[in-house]
Amino acid sequence: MRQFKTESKKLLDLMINSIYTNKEIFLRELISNASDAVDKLNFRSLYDESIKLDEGDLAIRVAFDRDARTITISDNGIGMTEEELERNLGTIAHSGSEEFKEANAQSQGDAVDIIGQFGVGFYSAFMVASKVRVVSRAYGEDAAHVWESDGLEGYTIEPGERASHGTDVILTVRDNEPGRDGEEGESYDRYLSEWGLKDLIKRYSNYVRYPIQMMVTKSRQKPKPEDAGDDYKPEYEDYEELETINSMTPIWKKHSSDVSEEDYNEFYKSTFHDYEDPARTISFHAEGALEYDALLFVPGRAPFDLYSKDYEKGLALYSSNVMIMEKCAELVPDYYNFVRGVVDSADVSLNISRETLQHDRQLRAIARRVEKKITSELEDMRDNNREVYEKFFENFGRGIKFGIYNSYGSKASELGDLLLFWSAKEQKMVTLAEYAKAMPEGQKAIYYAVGDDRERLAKMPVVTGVLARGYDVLLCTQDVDEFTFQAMREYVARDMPKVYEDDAAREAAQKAQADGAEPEVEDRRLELKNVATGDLDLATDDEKKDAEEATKEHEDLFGALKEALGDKVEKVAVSSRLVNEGEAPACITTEGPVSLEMEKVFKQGPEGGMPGVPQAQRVLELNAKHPVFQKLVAAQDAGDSDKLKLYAGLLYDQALLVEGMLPEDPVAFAQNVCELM
Ligand SMILES: Nc1ncnc2c1ncn2[C@@H]1O[C@H](COP(=O)(O)OP(=O)(O)OP(=O)(O)O)[C@@H](O)[C@H]1O
Repeated sequence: MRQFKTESKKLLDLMINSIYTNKEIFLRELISNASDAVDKLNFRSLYDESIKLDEGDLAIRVAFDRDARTITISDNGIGMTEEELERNLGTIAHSGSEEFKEANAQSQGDAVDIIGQFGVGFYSAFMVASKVRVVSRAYGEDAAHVWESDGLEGYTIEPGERASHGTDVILTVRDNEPGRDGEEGESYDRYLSEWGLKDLIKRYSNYVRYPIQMMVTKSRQKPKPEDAGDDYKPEYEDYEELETINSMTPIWKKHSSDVSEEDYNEFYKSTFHDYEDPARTISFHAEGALEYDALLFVPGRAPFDLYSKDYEKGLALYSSNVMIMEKCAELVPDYYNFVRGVVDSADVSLNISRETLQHDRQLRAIARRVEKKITSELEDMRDNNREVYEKFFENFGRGIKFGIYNSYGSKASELGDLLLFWSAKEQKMVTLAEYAKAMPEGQKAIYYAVGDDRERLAKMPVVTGVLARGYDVLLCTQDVDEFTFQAMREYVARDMPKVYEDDAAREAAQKAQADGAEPEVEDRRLELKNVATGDLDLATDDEKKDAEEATKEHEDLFGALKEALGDKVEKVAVSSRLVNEGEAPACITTEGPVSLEMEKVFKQGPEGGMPGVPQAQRVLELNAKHPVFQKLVAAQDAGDSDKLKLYAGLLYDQALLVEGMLPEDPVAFAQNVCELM
């Protein structure tokens, strides 16, 4: 007996002891494998002329034997060689076993999660079967092989017989389990019935493109005997007939009004191995110069490997009913990599290869339309189904931000309005347009703050200072946020109330409005500003004057503080952000393109420790109205340079702490605090 690989064994344990309520999905998984196998053969026949297939013969059969307690799923697809049986059914073939181990550890054996994440396919058979036998003959081979296992320790592979290419999967269905402790038992008998199997096929596999056939028992009236008397009662007899159970028309070819939401959801879940319904289903059909059908889904949750390098984006590409490619990456841009679905177009050449894909004009045109459609559907979701959209954004927003960043901002006008950020004022997620609409008159920029914790950000002096002036601040906690804003540089807010330069124009407009004219609107360019960098230009004329005077008056003091802090700061200056006695005594801001948060991201990056990593140019800003400032002035006046040095270090370190960074020398900081006490 051959042993299962460790990870496979774990998965099998999960399957066998599964309390997964959806055990019935085993059939859809096996049928989907059968359909894939037929697809593969069909596709191979396109370029291998020696393969002669009659499309009409391609089918999947389901049969059962109540007495022997077996269900058989057969296909006449590509089949498997001995090696393939070993490789495909002895290990978790499709998903890296490392990832499985990780997910298994994290979910601590939660079957639902594992099954959902991995779409465990073939192994799901063991949820209902005590033994699984696979008889397979690969196309072009003379010999067949039999793989068999009870799903516990291992499996055997032996020579076997099969009339032609294809695979039979034969399940020995478990005995019914009685309920225990008031819990309901498990009835497996229902899978050993015509109606039970038909129901499962219709529910889960209705749109499989190949006929799923089953022998069904039907009843018909016997012919009336010629000598029947007047009191003849019609007699009936049972007979058997091979029936195609599924509808077969690909679901994407149907009009959305003819398909129920449930059917779409089932199709999505079975095809893309998700256990949650999609957040959005997008079905569209193009006619004219370029014809195609597309059925796209926005998943309800992010797949576990979305941000790993192994994640493969792409839509399934069909042409004339043949699947050409399972994941055609060229059909979706990276920032919509989460979209799953199918594009079917007879206009795409069947012989398209990976190399020619990118240059295929038809395909590029379809991709452009697909992208536009996704964008407009997301916009619709944002406007009409906000709750769902916010969940969507939580799942996939990061990718969209990367889209803007990676395009150096050239995608900003298309994607910018899909972004959501946390508004400190509104205490909820807002779009940039909503931010702009809520701005008080006179606000010229969109303000944001970056850090890793929303609550901490909300308390930062640089944030509270802007909020105190009545301006909202977007609190951003993703590493990509600031890079995205920098790539965007500005946001163009549409339909903003027009600002009139001169009084005469304003008065004329007011008069026109009083006479019933619509208020005039205009597009406004709003700079995106980090509240902790550069000059925010928020100070009033009086405040500016005060700051200038304080700067002049205490020139020596600032010089001495700068000297005390050395290279840590670029300069020490009077703050135009902190202008009230009640505000913080000091804060650290930056000048130039690199902010403190960006510096952090760079440091954590691959070149983090190397020389030349971009550094933030720090400025220690002092609140000239704060009592602490008077202490500094006093120390300076008294010529107490030791004290001044101590104060400078402390102010700098505590400002760092407030901004979520550790003082460069925590021990010195602690000592300084003690000395002060
Ligand atoms: N009926 C079949 N005919 C030919 N090959 C099969 C058949 N069933 C399974 N296989 C092979 O076994 C492999 C493993 O099947 P399994 O259902 O576990 O995973 P999968 O189909 O690759 O992944 P998923 O089910 O998540 O899409 C398949 O990839 C396929 O190569």
